[in-house]
Amino acid sequence: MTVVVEHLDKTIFKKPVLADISFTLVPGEIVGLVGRNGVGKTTMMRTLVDQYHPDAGKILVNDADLARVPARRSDLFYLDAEGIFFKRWRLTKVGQAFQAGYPNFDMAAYTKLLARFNLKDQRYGQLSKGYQALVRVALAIASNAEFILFDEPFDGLDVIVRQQIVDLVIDLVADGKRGVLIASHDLRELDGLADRVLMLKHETLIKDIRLEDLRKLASKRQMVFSGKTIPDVIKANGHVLSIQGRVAIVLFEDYNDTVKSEVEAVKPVLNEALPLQLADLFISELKED
Ligand SMILES: Nc1ncnc2c1ncn2[C@@H]1O[C@H](COP(=O)(O)OP(=O)(O)OP(=O)(O)O)[C@@H](O)[C@H]1O
Repeated sequence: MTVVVEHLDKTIFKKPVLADISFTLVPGEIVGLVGRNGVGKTTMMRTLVDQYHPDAGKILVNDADLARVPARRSDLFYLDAEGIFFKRWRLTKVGQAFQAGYPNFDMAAYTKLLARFNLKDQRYGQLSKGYQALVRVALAIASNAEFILFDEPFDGLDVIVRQQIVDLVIDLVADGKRGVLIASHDLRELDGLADRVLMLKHETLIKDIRLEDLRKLASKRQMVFSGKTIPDVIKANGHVLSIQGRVAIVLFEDYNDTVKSEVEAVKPVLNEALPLQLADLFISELKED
């Protein structure tokens, strides 16, 4: 029960989009695929389901090479929001179409989810953007595919609908049988949701990190110094996220005992820990070069 991506390359119209990408997805984990707009997140998802053929590398779904065993594609669920073929269809017909494509599709679960969102048998294209997103999530869950790929599932949704989707995604992996990959350009959306983050930059995967490990090491601190400038030891060990008046917000990726004592040695007037957000942890990678 794994998706193993090995040395994947994808070039589109002579432009390398993905180069030498390797990672593994396992059930029970919510993995965020992050990176700036246009970095290749959607291309990654399309390539994972063989909608785009890789130029090099392999995708092994439960040990089977997707290029050689196309039947394994139904172990992955990906619904490209740009290529929705069922805009004019009523929701029951949409469910029936997916039942034909996914051998374990659970029509009763789909109907129950639609009822939970107060959706009747409307035409998909006549629903608001948020309700369309809920229908796509209902299809993903009902598909019973082992791995669900969501591309920007929270785009343009209000906080209530967003929370409904978050709860459903957490439920989806709770029994440890299914894995989720969520592409997002906005790290705030993955806060409190992702267990692991894959970060794409310049065609490559620059990070593959378990957030629990990262949070154990990192510290975001509010600091004031007696002098007019920020001491060099702070800049050497941390990233200054912002300065307002005399208050600097500094992120230390590894606030270990050595760093702590070096920081204390410059005698900050104020040195307080602040809550750490996911976006803080990736700030240096997200900044323009
Ligand atoms: N079908 C296509 N035709 C032409 N260019 C494409 C195609 N698919 C992807 N690309 C190019 O590949 C690059 C990556 O695009 P992609 O949509 O995968 O990025 P993304 O990270 O999902 O972006 P966003 O966060 O804006 O959705 C872009 O330069 C895009 O123009």
